[in-house]
Amino acid sequence: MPVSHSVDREPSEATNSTANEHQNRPDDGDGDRPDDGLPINELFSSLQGEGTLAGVPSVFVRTSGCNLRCWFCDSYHTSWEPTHAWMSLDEILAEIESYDADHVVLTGGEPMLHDASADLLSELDDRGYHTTVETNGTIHRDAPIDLASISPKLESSTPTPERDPAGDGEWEQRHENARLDLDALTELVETHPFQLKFVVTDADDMPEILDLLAELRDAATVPVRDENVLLMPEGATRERLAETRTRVAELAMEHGFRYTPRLHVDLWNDAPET
Ligand SMILES: C[S@@+](CC[C@H](N)C(=O)[O-])C[C@H]1O[C@@H](n2cnc3c(N)ncnc32)[C@H](O)[C@@H]1O
Ligand SMILES: Nc1nc2[nH]cc(C(=O)O)c2c(=O)[nH]1
Ligand code: SF4
Ligand SMILES: [Mg+2]
Repeated sequence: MPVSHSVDREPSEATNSTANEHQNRPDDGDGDRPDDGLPINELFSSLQGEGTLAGVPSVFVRTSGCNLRCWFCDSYHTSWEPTHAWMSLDEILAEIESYDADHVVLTGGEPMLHDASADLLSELDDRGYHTTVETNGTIHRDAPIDLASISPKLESSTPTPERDPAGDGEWEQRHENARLDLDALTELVETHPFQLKFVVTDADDMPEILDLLAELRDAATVPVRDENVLLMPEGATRERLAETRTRVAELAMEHGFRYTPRLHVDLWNDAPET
């Protein structure tokens, strides 16, 4: 099993809470937080499960909070119902350094929402870590990133009333308005080594992917090659992946894109901290 250092949670969300005022600052507005640090949902060591670095031992730092609300989000407690545990940069770095890994994956939620993500990435860069940032591609920040793992969100991610896991479609319009930002996406691919990782369910997703790639190729001053494009099956559980993966693998072959498995789901299903 992956090993983990538990992150203290709000008492109402705690499974194993050790009250610690410093780590449990609520997200209650500006000015009530330490200057440096991040809302952290979990911090653990596992194998990178997705993308071109699949299988590489990595430490995962999962920030809380997202500007989108994908109906299928496999990290519900960073988006639909965000946890508020807080860690200073020193605490995060100390936990990362306690593991024997040289790859760090910063994810969320949407990690690029937070100013301090750029500070953390600089500190990791200074220490020689390889950094991957898992991002929805709507926010660009000036930060040292070894692999921008960008997962632009398709129309099929939108939480319509029928698909809303938490309500009756209250987020539908906000999600739809925010899910694609061509300027941010262009800047991300121009400033970092990158992969584009699309969550796919079936062939209906393909026209939107092809249109977006055409727009991005027009806008960007760097090549966006088919080998930079990965199709990932939608599925937060083994059962769901069994329904989607073969169809998605065949779509990747048909279009000359790469396929990425979700190794961690195969190995540990939907267990937290994996
Ligand atoms: C939880 S997100 C966090 C990073 C960022 N917010 C994003 O969406 O890229 C991490 C990765 O999981 C993917 N993901 C989330 N839910 C999924 C699901 N049900 N099936 C397949 N991939 C999923 C996202 O597309 C993204 O590539
Ligand atoms: N093992 C493992 N690999 C991953 N790659 C990207 C992940 C993410 O949630 O961003 C993830 C994750 O949650 N677990
Ligand atoms: S953008 Fe990422 S973290 Fe946010 S809701 Fe979608 S999958 Fe979840
Ligand atoms: Mg994940």
